[in-house]
Parts: sequence; C-alpha cells; structure tokens
Amino acid sequence: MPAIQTHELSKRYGDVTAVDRVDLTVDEGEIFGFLGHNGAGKSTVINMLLDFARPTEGQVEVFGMDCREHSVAVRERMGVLPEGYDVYDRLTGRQHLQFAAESKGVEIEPMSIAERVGIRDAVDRRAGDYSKGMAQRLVLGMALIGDPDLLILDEPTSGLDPGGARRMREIIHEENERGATVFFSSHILEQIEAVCDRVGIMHEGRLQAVDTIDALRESAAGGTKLQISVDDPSETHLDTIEAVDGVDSAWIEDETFAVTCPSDVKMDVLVALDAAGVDVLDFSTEEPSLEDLFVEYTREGGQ
Ligand SMILES: Nc1ncnc2c1ncn2[C@@H]1O[C@H](COP(=O)(O)OP(=O)(O)OP(=O)(O)O)[C@@H](O)[C@H]1O
Repeated sequence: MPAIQTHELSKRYGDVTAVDRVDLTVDEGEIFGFLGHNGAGKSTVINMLLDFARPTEGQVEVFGMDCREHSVAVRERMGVLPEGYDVYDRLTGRQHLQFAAESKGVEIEPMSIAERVGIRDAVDRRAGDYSKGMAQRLVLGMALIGDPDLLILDEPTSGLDPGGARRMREIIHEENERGATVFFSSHILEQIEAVCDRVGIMHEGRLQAVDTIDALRESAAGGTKLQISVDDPSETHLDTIEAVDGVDSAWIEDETFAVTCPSDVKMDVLVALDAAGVDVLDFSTEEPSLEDLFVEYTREGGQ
C-alpha cells in the first residue's frame, strides 16, 4: 500500500490555482524529495495531507486512509515538521518535547531526543530564546516522537547551519532504516540529491516529473553531453553523428564534436564515427546536474 497517494488533487485560492490535478504516489519505505521553486505548490500539497487545507477537487490518502475522513488516524502515523512552525516562547525545549509526547500518547526520554537533534545543552532554556536553527532542531525532535511511519518535512533545512543540515540528513537515513517513509520538500537541490530515492518536481501547481534522479537525467532532453576529439571535425561527419538513432543534437565546438543524446546512445555515436573511418582521439561525457534538470523541467511550458 502506498504511504501517500493523491488523485487529481487540486487546490484553488480565488483565482490562484495552487495545486493543479496532481497524481502522486509515494511508496512505503522510500525517501521522496518534493522539489519546486517558491510558490510551486509544495506546501499546499503538504497542507492537504495534514488536513490543514481542503482540496478543491480530487483525493489525498495516507496509508490508504482519506486525509479528511480519517484525519486523526492519519496524524497518529505521521511526524511533521511544518514550514515556519512557531515555538511557544515561554516553554522550554523539554516542555515542547513532553507536550508532543503527551499528544501522541507515548513515553519519551526528552534528553535522548534533545541529544539526537543537537539541542542537549539548551533543553531547559525557553524556546523563545532559541536561534532559528535551534528552534528548527527542536521541531524536528518533536516530529520524531512516537517513531512515526511517515515523516513529513517541509523545508527541513531552512535556518540550519551546515552541521545541522548534515545531521538532518543522517536522521532522515536513520528514520528510513527504521522503516519510516520520508517525504520532504525543498528547493535546495543538493539536499534532495544527497538523500532521496525519488523526486517529484512541482512547477506552477503541476507535478512536472516524478522519477529517480538518474532516470530524470536519462529522460531530460539533451541528457548526456558527449565531447569527441578527432583530427579534423568535418560537417560530413556531423551528418554521420546526426543520423545515429537517439541523437538530440550535434555541433562542432572547439575543434571537437559536441553531441547531446541519452546515455545509452553514446556508444552508438562512437561506433558510427569509427565505421565512417574517423579516428577518435579522445572523448568525454558530461552528465547534467540536478540543477540542469530542475531548470529543464521548470522552464516556461515545462516538458
Ligand atoms: N492560504 C492561501 N491563500 C491564498 N493563496 C495561497 C494560500 N496558500 C498558498 N497560496 C498560493 O498558492 C501558491 C502555492 O503556494 P505554496 O505555499 O504551496 O508554494 P510552495 O511551493 O510551498 O512555496 P515555498 O517554497 O515558497 O514555500 C502560491 O501562489 C501562493 O501564493
């Protein structure tokens, strides 16, 4: 059973379509990255998962339960780090953790959670005096209480220093190894690439692409860029390259052939040049970065 499933999920605020007919499936046990520019609709999808916002159309289910009809049962299986969560200024970190444990009906050892998220020394200070990053760590600690089956993290690294962001990634892996499904949104590409099994790219309310990063690389137009050094690159041999099945484009650049094509077509290009009697002196390949993919999938009109 999927951990999260949406069907034709839409949310409109007046004239603004925040989420537009999104079909998304997140499998149990995966770490899923939800990527998109500011305003792409990520938080709105998350708010519908949490039943903070009501879908205008479509359905959203968590572990097979409708998020509206079974909101309490759904919340019991979730740990949530919402975007921009405000801590209670006058309560200490420890009191926050205890409060979260009580509302989940579980016993906890606050110190061990504080230690895990890196606020051990501050656990008895008022959360109102915490820095932004410390507050973020505290809210993460609250989300981990009760070993949730699904962790929803909305921009979890915002406000964290590099050490905090690294610890966040470690915790995501630890939780996933324990069996939790992790769904987290970010516009920080490196964060997503470092931890996710699959990513979904949101753009202007639409889910533009869902796949592993490797598969997105394969399917993005222009996939791999191949650079081939030959003695004398000629237009005739450019035609030879362009005639290879799967080649997107080819041109002459700095006395080399530059070719964009899916990864599995690279060898065919080299073989075709060889068959045409061209001496290949050297070649190199360049894979698109996650950033290139992101630009590709979120440019005007999308894919
Ligand atoms: N309560 C609301 N009322 C009106 N418009 C809203 C509301 N919530 C979101 N929107 C609009 O819906 C669109 C999607 O916003 P959303 O917060 O889901 O984006 P996001 O991808 O989470 O962005 P960010 O990365 O900035 O958090 C935006 O145009 C936003 O202005």
